[in-house]
Amino acid sequence: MILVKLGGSVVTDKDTPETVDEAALGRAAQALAGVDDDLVVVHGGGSFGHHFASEYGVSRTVGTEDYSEVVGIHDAMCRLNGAVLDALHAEAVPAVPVHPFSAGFRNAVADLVFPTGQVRTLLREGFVPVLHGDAIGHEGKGATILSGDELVVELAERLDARRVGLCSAVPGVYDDDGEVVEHVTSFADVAGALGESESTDVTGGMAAKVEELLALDVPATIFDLDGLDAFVAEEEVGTRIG
Ligand SMILES: Nc1ncnc2c1ncn2[C@@H]1O[C@H](COP(=O)(O)OP(=O)(O)OP(=O)(O)O)[C@@H](O)[C@H]1O
Ligand SMILES: C=C(C)CCOP(=O)(O)O
Repeated sequence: MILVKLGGSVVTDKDTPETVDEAALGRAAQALAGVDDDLVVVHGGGSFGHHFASEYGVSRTVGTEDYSEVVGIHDAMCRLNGAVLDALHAEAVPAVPVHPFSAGFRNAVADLVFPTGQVRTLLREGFVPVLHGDAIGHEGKGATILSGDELVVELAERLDARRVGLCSAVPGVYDDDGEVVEHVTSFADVAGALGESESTDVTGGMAAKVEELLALDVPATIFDLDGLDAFVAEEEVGTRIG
């Protein structure tokens, strides 16, 4: 199984609320139509989820008990999910939605509990499940944000992904001189250069991404939209993490 995350910074205009970058999303869908294996797609929040989460002051650790805020974040993510599904359908990819808010939760020690039988079954039945960052019920905190990157780590491990790719707005992880690093094996290697996202992002940008991916057993690759075809063709591209 191949797991690909489409960064919110790729498929949306992250600086204009609720704006899909149709051209970029179309290109991504076209590239994904070339995957010759089981495929799971996860997408990030971009100018949909992050816009609302930031307005309400909700993050992965700060929750909200206000139902209208939870629904506001979740609905925005469902709207973006609909756009991603439409783009994949236009390329004849049998994409179906899986909304994490209705599938999992965080327990009292903030661990993610996310049953994967639903995704596994959809894969076996020949579908391409499309998940996304979301609001998620959190014991003792109302609801917090689940990032697409956390989902990638969880699904890659539990579903035994063969390859994991993160398509982001940058061609890979930059070092202090702005050069793309080929291979990151420890957080310390690049900690100095790692920062948050330049746009509204409540889940920590590149630093959080690298930290989470390093915990994965299977190596993950970070690349940009220009690199997605190469990743699908199983060529070396961007930065390998782990
Ligand atoms: N050393 C670095 N190398 C590469 N990008 C970096 C670095 N430090 C900070 N960044 C920022 O991290 C951003 C990527 O993280 P971001 O969370 O925005 O990506 P995404 O996953 O595509 O979006 P989303 O979280 O909406 O899904 C880059 O656009 C860049 O601005
Ligand atoms: C902000 C929300 C709702 C999702 C965040 O997911 P990410 O963009 O993958 O970090």
